[in-house]
Amino acid sequence: MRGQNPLESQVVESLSDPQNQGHPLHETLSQLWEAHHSLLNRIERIARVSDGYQSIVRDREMTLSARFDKQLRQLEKVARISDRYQTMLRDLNIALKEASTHDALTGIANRRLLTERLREETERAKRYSRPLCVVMVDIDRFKAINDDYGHEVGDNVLMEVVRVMEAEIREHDLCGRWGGEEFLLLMPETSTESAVRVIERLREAVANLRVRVNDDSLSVTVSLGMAQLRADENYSSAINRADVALLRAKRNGRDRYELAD
Ligand SMILES: Nc1nc2c(ncn2[C@@H]2O[C@H](COP(=O)(O)OP(=O)(O)OP(=O)(O)O)[C@@H](O)[C@H]2O)c(=O)[nH]1
Repeated sequence: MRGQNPLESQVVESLSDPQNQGHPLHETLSQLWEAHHSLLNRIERIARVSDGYQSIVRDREMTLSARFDKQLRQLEKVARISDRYQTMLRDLNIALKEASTHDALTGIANRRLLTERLREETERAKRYSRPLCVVMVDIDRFKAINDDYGHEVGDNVLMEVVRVMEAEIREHDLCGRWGGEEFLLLMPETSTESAVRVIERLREAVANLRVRVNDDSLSVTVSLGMAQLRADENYSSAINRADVALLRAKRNGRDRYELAD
């Protein structure tokens, strides 16, 4: 309810004063007062409507900005999910590639990757007339290790032998699992003399290895057969010659290397 200003109070007082009841202007003033009142009421109504409208607009604006914020948050969430999904896919791809090119037990290159590298290195060796040596490595009497100590110990021996071989080869050589307890060493840009030095060192390192089995330890040896790629042969032929040399190393007493013809 609005309060009255001094002029309004004075008009109300004059109109209610009994002395003014018969005054000729009483009726006119009374009508003017009512007109003034109704005008004030109308203005107040308009103000109320305008206030209400403004608050509706304000509410709507707030709702719009709230809606905008919500959609922004949803978009951010979708972007985060998409990022995570892409990272997952990338990791999965890397894992798949790793699984398809590496041996699950030892983590070194598998036969597939070895074959790929063999193809590339053979081509390079021929194109630039560079020497390339391939070496077949086989753990001696490995069946007996499995039979005597169990498959798990056998697996352990495989991993330990790989660790030693990896430590002995040079950075640009590649050691991979050809199958079972047989490994292939690829030595690009390596003459027979240099390769012999590496494989002799490697043989010795494996022979010095001790694999712990409970309170005991066991030792293993490897036999090796090496071939240098000839200008007129493909890699399969070089590998066959390395294999024949390996068989000779086995026949000649194991724990040794033999060179292919
Ligand atoms: N623990 C284990 N054994 C394996 C694995 N792959 C192959 N082998 C075993 O390796 C043994 C290979 O034995 P053979 O080929 O007879 O040769 P060897 O006993 O090593 O004898 P030589 O090669 O003549 O010195 C077999 O008993 C296979 O079962 C493997 O991943 N883990």
